[in-house]
Amino acid sequence: MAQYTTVNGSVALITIQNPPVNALRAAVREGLFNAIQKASSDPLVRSVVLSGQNGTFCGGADIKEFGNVSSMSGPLLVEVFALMETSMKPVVAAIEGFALGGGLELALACHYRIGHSKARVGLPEVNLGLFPGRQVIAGEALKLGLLDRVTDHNTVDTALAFAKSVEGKPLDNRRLGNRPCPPLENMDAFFEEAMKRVRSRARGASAPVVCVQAVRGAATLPFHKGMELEKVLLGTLFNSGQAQASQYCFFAERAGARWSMPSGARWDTCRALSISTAAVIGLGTMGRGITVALARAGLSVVAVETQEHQLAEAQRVVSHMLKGGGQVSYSSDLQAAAEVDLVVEAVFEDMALKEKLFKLLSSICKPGTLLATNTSTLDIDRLASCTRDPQLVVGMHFFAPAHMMRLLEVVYGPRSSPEAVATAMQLGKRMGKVSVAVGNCPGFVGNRMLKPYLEQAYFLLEEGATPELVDAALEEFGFPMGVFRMTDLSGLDVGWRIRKEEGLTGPDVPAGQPTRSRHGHRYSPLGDLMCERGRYGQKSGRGWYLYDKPGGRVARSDPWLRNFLEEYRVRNALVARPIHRQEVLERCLYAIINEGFRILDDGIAASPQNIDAIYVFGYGWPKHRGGPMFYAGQVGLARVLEGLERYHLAHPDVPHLEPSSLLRRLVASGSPPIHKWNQMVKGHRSQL
Ligand SMILES: CCCCCCC/C=C/C(=O)SCCNC(=O)CCNC(=O)[C@H](O)C(C)(C)COP(=O)(O)OP(=O)(O)OC[C@H]1O[C@@H](n2cnc3c(N)ncnc32)[C@H](O)[C@@H]1OP(=O)(O)O
Repeated sequence: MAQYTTVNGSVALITIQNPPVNALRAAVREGLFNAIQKASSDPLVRSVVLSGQNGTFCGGADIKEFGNVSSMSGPLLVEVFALMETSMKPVVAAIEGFALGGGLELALACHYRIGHSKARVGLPEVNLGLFPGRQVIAGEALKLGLLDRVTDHNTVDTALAFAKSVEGKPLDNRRLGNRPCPPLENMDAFFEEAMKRVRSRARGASAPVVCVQAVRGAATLPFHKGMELEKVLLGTLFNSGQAQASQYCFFAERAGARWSMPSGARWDTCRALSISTAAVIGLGTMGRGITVALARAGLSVVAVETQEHQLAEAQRVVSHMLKGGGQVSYSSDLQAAAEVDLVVEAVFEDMALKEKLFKLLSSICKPGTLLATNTSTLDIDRLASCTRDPQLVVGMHFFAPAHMMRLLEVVYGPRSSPEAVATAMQLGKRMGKVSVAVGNCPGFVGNRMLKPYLEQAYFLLEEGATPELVDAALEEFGFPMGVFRMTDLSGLDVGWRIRKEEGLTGPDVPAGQPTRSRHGHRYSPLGDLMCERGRYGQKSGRGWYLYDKPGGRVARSDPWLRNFLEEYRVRNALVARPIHRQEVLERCLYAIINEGFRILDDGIAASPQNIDAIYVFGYGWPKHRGGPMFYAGQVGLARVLEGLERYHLAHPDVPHLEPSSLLRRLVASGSPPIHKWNQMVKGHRSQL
């Protein structure tokens, strides 16, 4: 766990050994403690170098231990730090790879720190519901005073030579605990301003706010008092629901990589195809972002757009985004895709258009080309059936802006081969995405769950709510944007087009259909009516809110909308009633959760973790709430079930509010913890 050797006669070299990231689990802490003691008591040793195995200093405390603090053994981290800092022999940290969280604290307990120029250091625990904040690379760390020296050479060798050179030198001013924090002018005003800013950005997350309190304590109190305060504050966070949710997200983010298909094919048994060239077809907003994401991942990309003016504009925008990096060529001819390894289709969400395109691509592209569609809802299998090799067709559903959003839904149809899925998943990894493999159904996972969410939001407007009221409740919950601000941003016409495709609105709706009902179920035409009036959201300068100009970003309440809703209610004999924030949250969130349970039961998602990763990384679900499925567990499955039953009773014509059979089965079996839910799924697949 901590290897001990002596080098150059007088330097003890301690190497942390706990792959893959040298996390500080109990055995490592114990090993470090013993090694420092050994170095201190060996009269031949005059200095110490601390390093990590395999080019990795340390990824911090072992997050897997956090769920089970009471059974934790071995010395505490602070005890290891104290032993190191008070050592009478200089201790030099040799930082390669990364020193994060407790790993950086370990380095800070050393008397000197030498970092490789590519090393990253930081305290990212805020992402785990603990404090503090961001990561920096070695050069910046040097400027900040976190490192004493940066090297491009072998870091351990440099540190060994350095340790030798400081043997016998005084250490008092090298101990960080002895160094005063330089005073700031207007300290109080500074921290009050910082607190105000952090609170407004934290969207209900406690860790960033508590972090400011801890930093204030560190800056204003004597060292030991600051440490005491930090211990108390950390205690308030450590066992909080928010910390549990954030730590769950850490593992959910990585769980998608261990994908499986109902056929039994899985991540560790399938080989990905080799991909070095790609074509992106259709250069609207999505196509441009996808081009950038693929080029940044090192692929040579040909970007194809048949409309010349759109092609020229895309070339300008993509070149600007890539800033000279990346290999991209442009063409208005589909033949340019003939020799590529991968095609990503990103044209309009129109089945007939996509079918035609897939047929063409299938005849143009060389055998073995992977054909991917960026559709957000349409049937992958129907597209596959237009091609020569349906096993080489998958969905790669990116999220706007595609070069920035972390999520990639990789959609497999019944005929997609495991190799095709493995290839898309590996590409996702190359692009730095959180990739999740999901089955084929309308909307896949993310948009299938979005549908009941939007539906509830529209129904709430019909019943008396305003977009402002609904959005405020959701933003207070932690979403970066409420549902109406979000649809204004993405464009109301997107959903309108999909509803037309589904025959819910537009010319295909049979004459005489009631305005607020489809197939015997409640339907709200509000979104359609808005689009018929040209209110597409930000792009048209007006949607659920008013913007100063088309493309404007600042949303204002619109008196027109209030009148429009009032007239709509009168026309449809609806009586507005006061709606409470709690009802907004329960109806919107429980509707999402309920669909999540159905998706799990249908085998469309392989685990609740996968669903949660999709919602956190693609739909703005707040990380400190852990994703919809985790949140359901925190609220209590019985309470979610009771809420759905109550709302379904009040709205029997809304099938999305009818509790899913999996939720009922889970509650009947005593609401097991989330990692056991898969055992209750129809045709249960293993939890990997
Ligand atoms: C009990 C009281 C203690 C109180 C102490 C409080 C003070 C200290 C707190 C902390 O130190 S909290 C931890 C802070 N560290 C982090 O937040 C770093 C988290 N890890 C990462 O950011 C990345 O993993 C990485 C270190 C940058 C490496 O990235 P890379 O892409 O190379 O690999 P990954 O796929 O992310 O990880 C590989 C593998 O390792 C697991 N893992 C990573 N970090 C930890 C960790 N700190 N503890 C336990 N496990 C960790 C990760 O889950 C992957 O595992 P698998 O999914 O492959 O099984």
